[in-house]
Amino acid sequence: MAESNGNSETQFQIPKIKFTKLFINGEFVDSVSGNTFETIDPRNEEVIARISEGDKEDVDLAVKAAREAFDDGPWPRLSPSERRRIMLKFADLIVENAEEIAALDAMDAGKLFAPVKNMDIPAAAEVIRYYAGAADKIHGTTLKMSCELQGYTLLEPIGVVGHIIPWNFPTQMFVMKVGPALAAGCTMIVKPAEQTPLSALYYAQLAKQAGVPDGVINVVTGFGSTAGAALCSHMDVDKISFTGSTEVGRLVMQAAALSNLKPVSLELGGKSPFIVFDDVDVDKVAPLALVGILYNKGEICVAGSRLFIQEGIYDKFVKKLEEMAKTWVVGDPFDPNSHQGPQVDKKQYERVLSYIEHGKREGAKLLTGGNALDRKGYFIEPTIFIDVEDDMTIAKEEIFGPVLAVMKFKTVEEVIKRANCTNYGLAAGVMTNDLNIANTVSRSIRAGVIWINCYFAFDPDCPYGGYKCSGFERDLGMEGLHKYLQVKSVATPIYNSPWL
Ligand SMILES: NC(=O)C1=CN([C@@H]2O[C@H](COP(=O)(O)OP(=O)(O)OC[C@H]3O[C@@H](n4cnc5c(N)ncnc54)[C@H](OP(=O)(O)O)[C@@H]3O)[C@@H](O)[C@H]2O)C=CC1
Ligand SMILES: CCCCCC/C=C/C(=O)O
Repeated sequence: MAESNGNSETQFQIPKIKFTKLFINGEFVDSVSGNTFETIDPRNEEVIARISEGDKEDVDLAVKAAREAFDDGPWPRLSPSERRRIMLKFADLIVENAEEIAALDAMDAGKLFAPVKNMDIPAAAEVIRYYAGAADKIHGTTLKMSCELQGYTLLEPIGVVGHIIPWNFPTQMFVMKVGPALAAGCTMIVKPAEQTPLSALYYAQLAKQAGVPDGVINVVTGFGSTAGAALCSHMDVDKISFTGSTEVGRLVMQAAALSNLKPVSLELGGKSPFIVFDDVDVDKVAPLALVGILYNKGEICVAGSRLFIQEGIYDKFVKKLEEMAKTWVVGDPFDPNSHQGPQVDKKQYERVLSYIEHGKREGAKLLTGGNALDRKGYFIEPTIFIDVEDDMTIAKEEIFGPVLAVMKFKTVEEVIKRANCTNYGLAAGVMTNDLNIANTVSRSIRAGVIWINCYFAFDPDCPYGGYKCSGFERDLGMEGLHKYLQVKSVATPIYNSPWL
């Protein structure tokens, strides 16, 4: 591993933080309690800003605004083409402000500034455009009734949606949840993670500038156990769309069940297998495997955190991983030379380091890394454990950090069994030139997303989400839109029709 100490401030002027209050009914407002909380820069552990701390009373106000905007406001009643026009304007504004938003996510979440500015934010605008394009293509079906009835379905917006989002992709999470809900004609309350409130507030005002009416998008910053919980148990919220830990996903479902039985969608954790067969070109696939775990410092639910390598290329592959990890640069996310910034906060940093200690204690062999960087901020070395056993903690639990568990396998049947031996089922990578193996493995793995000879192949049209304890329902694609719609069946008698 190499360390960057580039002076980022000379390369980019950090913007002033403009928005720190709750966004309710089209206005930035203080929380009812007047309380605030600190958002911390993981590069240096310093306070970036104090943010209004919303709790139950603020959630009540935000839900009231969203309820009125849904029941009586213009958004659900606008022509779909008008909704599309406003959403396209919103997407343009996102791109125009990419540099400032990227800086907010880099400061708040420790994400790499340049790729966020040049790729993630334009891609986020594309997600909004994708759903803008869907707004006027939402329609039900004509039914083939079995007697003299005419029947059809209508797809209606589900109503007021609560989006609870995590800190690892503040921008992508915002657009993946808000984009389809807007296209469907819903109104909403977004509860960003306490670690990363800045860009969500920025997006809310851009949406207003684009013409999204007041009350349609509300943002309540604050804590999960108060603001998030209040949203989940609110009687006037019609749907919760949640991304985060499996543990909190359970609480979300419980709260929904105990209140108004609102439907929930859950996108939760993972322990995804990245499977490499003997026939691949090691020089091509090893970089992909490394990025599969180190991208976004391992803070991604679909990280390829269990690397299964077939025995014939195991030694060569491991050697290549080691060489590459040595040139991987950890440092300031504003430094263009950095490949990896700091973990999001102290809690995650300590959590990842404690998993590394588990790995060492349980006898996995440390190939690279294994330590924090000796500097301020939450920086951790890219850490690769080899000869890992399936029952070791680092092979079973989601670490959400730059820690890879490498395992050897012999046969197709064996690796399918071992890859499926997890409570999670989010994603998997299958690397082979053998079409039959690719087909067999991709159909056998119990996960919501399979990438063959690629990894992190996200696309607005490609739904993603989990099997098993990784959750249910999907983000992105048309499935990501349909979760904000409900089906109404309409039937009426017909008389003297020439046919049914
Ligand atoms: N699937 C994914 O993409 C993610 C998975 N994770 C996994 O979860 C682990 C822990 O991360 P953590 O930040 O604690 O994740 P959480 O699941 O706690 O946080 C996700 C979101 O849920 C909110 N939340 C927390 N408690 C409640 C509640 N009782 N009711 C409603 N909302 C709530 C959080 O609010 P707040 O942050 O303000 O408390 C945040 O907005 C990670 O190490 C990783 O393994 C984490 C993030 C994303
Ligand atoms: C269109 C790009 C979407 C990227 C989303 C990545 C999120 C992963 C996660 O849930 O951790």
